[in-house]
Amino acid sequence: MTAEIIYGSKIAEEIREKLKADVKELEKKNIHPGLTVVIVGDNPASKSYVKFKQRACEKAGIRSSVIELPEETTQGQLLQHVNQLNEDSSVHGILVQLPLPAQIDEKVIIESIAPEKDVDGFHPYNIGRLQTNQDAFVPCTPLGILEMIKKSNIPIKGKHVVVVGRSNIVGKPVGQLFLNENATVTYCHSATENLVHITRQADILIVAVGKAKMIGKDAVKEGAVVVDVGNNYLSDGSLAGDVDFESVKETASYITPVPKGVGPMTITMLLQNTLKAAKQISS
Ligand SMILES: Nc1nc2c(c(=O)[nH]1)N[C@@H](CN(C=O)c1ccc(C(=O)N[C@@H](CCC(=O)O)C(=O)O)cc1)CN2
Repeated sequence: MTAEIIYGSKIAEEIREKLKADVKELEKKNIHPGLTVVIVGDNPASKSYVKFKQRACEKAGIRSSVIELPEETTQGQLLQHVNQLNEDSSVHGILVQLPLPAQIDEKVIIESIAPEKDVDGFHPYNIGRLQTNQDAFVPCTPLGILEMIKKSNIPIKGKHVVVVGRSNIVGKPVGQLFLNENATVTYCHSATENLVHITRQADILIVAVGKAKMIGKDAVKEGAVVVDVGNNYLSDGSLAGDVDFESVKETASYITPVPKGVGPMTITMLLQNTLKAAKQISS
């Protein structure tokens, strides 16, 4: 079997066209969606992700601004910036790019963002609402993955979804999201025994661990759907996913590539969440 490749980049393009039209409609009602991204420090990958976000906003007609703060910024200083953005009625979405430098407690910062402007969906208020299956801002990568699966007409209900990784921004919420879609969900992580035994039971395997090519052909059931969330920069400057694409594509029925898979969907869901925030705040 050779897998069909799910290009998130293509699906993202279609959704972005629709979002662009939605922005025009909102503008007619005098609503001007606006996103502010805060980045602390000089992490090169973070800087390029922020650029992608700015560019995507610009193309969709969404106002965006970036607050760049030095590596040595204190938690108190960052909190002051977030508080100002919470108060600013022209800002509908606030995003603090992660990771943050060690002196800043990520959880404190996330909790300081007004839940109605939390377009990343990381605030405990939004996480709790996702967990109780209520309307919420859903984290962008998990939302993008669900969208890719739905747009590819892959059934979810009753299927066994195995998530490898338990981060707050991808692993945990993506499992919850698929549970809300009536999948049977198993989480695997660094302490999981017999990992391959479990991943081989997956109908849909979602890998978000940040280890290049960690999942090989032996870890995947024939005909499984494989979603690769990894963005690992190798020493030669190339980019690799968490899945060994070349070998796994011979076993899977569907597979997402890296690049052009999940990444572009993450950015697209950020635009979608920003429009949602603008509509809700302005209504
Ligand atoms: N506040 C947040 N911080 C982080 C998030 C997040 O959702 N919110 N997610 C990741 C990084 N991320 C977005 O911020 C992100 C990662 C990768 C991509 C992407 O489009 N990747 C491309 C390849 C990139 C390249 O060629 O260099 C792809 O996969 O095609 C977008 C967004 C951590 N931090």
